Amino acid sequence: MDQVAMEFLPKDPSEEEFRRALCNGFILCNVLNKVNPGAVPKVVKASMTSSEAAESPNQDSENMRNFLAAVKDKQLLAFETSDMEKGGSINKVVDCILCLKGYHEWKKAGGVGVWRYGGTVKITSSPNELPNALTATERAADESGEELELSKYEQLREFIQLSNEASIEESKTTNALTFLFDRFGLWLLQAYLTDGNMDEEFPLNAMVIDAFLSKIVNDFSTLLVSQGIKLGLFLKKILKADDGPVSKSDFIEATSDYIDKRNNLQAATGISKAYICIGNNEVVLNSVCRSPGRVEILTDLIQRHIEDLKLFFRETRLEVRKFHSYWEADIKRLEHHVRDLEVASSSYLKILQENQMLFNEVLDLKGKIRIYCRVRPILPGESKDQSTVDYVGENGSILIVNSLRKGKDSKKVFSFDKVFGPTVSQEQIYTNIQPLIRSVLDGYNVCIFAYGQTGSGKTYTMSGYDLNTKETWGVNFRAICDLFQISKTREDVIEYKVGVQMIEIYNEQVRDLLVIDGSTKRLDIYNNTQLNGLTVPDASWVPVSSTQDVLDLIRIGQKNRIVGPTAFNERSSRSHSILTVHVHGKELVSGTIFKGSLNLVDLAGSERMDKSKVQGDRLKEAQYINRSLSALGDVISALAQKSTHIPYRNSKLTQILQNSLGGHAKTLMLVHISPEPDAIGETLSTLKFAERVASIELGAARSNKETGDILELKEEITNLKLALEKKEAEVEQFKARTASSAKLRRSKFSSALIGKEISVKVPEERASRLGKPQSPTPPVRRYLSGDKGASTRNKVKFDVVENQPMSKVVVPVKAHGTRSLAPVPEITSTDNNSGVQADHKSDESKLNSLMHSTASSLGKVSQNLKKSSFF
Ligand SMILES: Nc1ncnc2c1ncn2[C@@H]1O[C@H](COP(=O)(O)OP(=O)(O)OP(=O)(O)O)[C@@H](O)[C@H]1O
Repeated sequence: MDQVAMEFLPKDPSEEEFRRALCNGFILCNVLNKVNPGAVPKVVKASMTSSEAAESPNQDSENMRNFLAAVKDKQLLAFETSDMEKGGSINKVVDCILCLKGYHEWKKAGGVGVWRYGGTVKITSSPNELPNALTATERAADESGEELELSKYEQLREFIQLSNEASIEESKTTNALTFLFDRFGLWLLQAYLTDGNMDEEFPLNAMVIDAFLSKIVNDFSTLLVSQGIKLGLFLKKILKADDGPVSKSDFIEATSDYIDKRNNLQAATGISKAYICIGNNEVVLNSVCRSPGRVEILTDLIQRHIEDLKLFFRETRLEVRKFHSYWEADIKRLEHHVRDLEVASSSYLKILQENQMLFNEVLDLKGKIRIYCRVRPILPGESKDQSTVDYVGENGSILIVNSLRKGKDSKKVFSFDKVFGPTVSQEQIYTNIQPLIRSVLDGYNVCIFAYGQTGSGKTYTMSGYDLNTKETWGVNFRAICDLFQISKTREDVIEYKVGVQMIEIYNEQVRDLLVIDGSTKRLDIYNNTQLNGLTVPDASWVPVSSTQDVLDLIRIGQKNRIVGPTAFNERSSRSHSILTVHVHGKELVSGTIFKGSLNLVDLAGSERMDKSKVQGDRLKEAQYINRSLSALGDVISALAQKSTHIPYRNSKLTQILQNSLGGHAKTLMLVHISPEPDAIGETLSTLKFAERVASIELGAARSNKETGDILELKEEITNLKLALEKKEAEVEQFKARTASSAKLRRSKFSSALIGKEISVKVPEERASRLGKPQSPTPPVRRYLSGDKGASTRNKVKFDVVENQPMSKVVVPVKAHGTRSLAPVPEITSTDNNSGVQADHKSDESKLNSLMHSTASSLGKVSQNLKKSSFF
């Protein structure tokens, strides 16, 4: 409290002194706030002494104005500012203050019932409400100008002084309490932490400290309220004692006694505060309170306070322990619960995985071709506003919008195993097909083929965009690296060999893509459906043993692939490319052998010739592409309808894919579509084709996993079959060669006879005609049929087919009659025919030895097979 505020009413104030003390409004505002907290929200500190204020009363008139406004607002008796000036009606001021006092007492007493001021019933109010109909007080005495009694002034002065002090004391107490609580908390913590390992017993956390402090605050608030009530009662007693007003000296004594007690309490609080801070009672006692009489009281108070605090601390500690044990039990319950949940969630996960596995097994058992659809993003230069793909669902559905149609027909939903939107990355695509690819290492044949219109992103998915950028690596590269790396991790258990072939079908010719000398040899396809042999055995088979090998191979393959510009794609693939990874694995302990193969097919894009505006070579390529794709469509339709005849042999593509489409392979079709509105026709036909493919059931996929012996035998069979196939082909070639050489020999033989005479046996009835020199040749030709002919010098003797009486005739041979359909007879006597005969003999012996070696190989195999219990 500053000096101005401390300046107060003298002991026996004159009217002038009274006015001067109150005229700045500061005291009045404080008193009103005490009686009715918050009535004057803003009290301006007095800036001058009361004597200065009296000289210039307007200086602090803000407080006075606020006070009068608040008093009027509360409908209490008020006065005018001019009443505070010299010559003003000070009685009104006094009246106002007495009214305030009366109202205060009434309120302190509970505020129930009626409140009287000056003997007149003024108001009836509920306990918490202000009087709402306060009329003017009875002012007879005031108006008569009768002098105020001294005792009345005294009471007023004391009331004002006490109220003011109480307000100051309260704010001091609040500050001290705040400080005390802060320090107390700290002390408690220090004591707690130093006294016997409490950090282990006591779970210190913000919540505990908060709870503890709020309890203390509550207790002290209660104490404070009771102090306030005590003061109120005390004032009431001294100001309005039933046995008449107390004397001035009694009142002052009682008040000073009370203030003493308050001060003691205050000092005790201060001391305990200091005690807590410093821990030295004596020093503080001496410094704070020098009066020896008070020291005992204060020490006593402090002791009691400390005892209380100790008790409180012990109770708190017990309570905390209790809570601690509750919490421990709770935590244990929660731990159990969490463990139960963990178990439940892991078994849920297991069930989900099992479901997924079962679902895949069902698919595998049915031999369903899986269909994944990928939507190409809109490319720079294409309109971003219109995309034919309206919605891509999580569950494998895709909604296509056809702006050329209206109403219901403009939208169509397709459903596949998975649909990847335009933002799906290369890595995500691979992750989704990885399990399928990895099954190659367990001996499965897997085929993944990319299908779609030209420019829809097939090559992007399969080959990737740029081999130097990891994010854009395609399925081919990722798959080989993956297989190769997994095979490395299993090398302690299984010995794997991974090899790669890369071919393309360009204009119905199979070409090797892994050649480095630029050769373009045509390769043959072998139909080896029973085992996982090489379908194109003559194509380069390159073993890979490092990621770098894979990278180099893919680079060579991509370089050799034939590409060209079309209206839809600057670098359109003009061929179907097939990358085949062969995996051969042998379990080191059991000797079991796996043979898996992975066919990664990037089909050439289907295109509408009218739209693609191609000509010349491009047109020819497009025709071949479309023809082979339509052959693929025919195979798919036949498979879907479970036809007995599947037209695999109609194209090289279907021949190569035969094992994957109709065998026991796991097959995945990656359908690609472009979002361009221009391509809506192709998009719809692609998706419809994919739906048809999805309906095919091929039967369960089988793993090529055998124990060593059986697999070796099977391999032998396969090799022999291959050899047999080759030999059959050789026999065919030999036959063709023989036929042409026979023709040649016949012509040689016939030319050798021209101009000579031959003796032939003919039916008698003909002999006469034949004997005629004019028409010998045509009938002779008819009867040249056997191979039992014998020849003499310049004469050839033939047996006649029909069993008739024969006669010999000698006929001359003319040039135009030398054609013969019969096998060539031996002409031993003719010198210039001996070479022909030798050729013939050597061909025959070759054929015989070929047949013999094949038969003996087959015999060996069948013996081996008989030995094996498997057959
Ligand atoms: N997912 C994708 N993200 C970014 N660009 C892509 C994507 N798919 C395709 N493209 C781009 O689209 C263009 C055509 O793609 P791509 O050559 O792979 O099509 P395609 O179906 O193989 O065509 P074609 O059948 O004519 O060979 C290329 O420029 C390619 O980079």
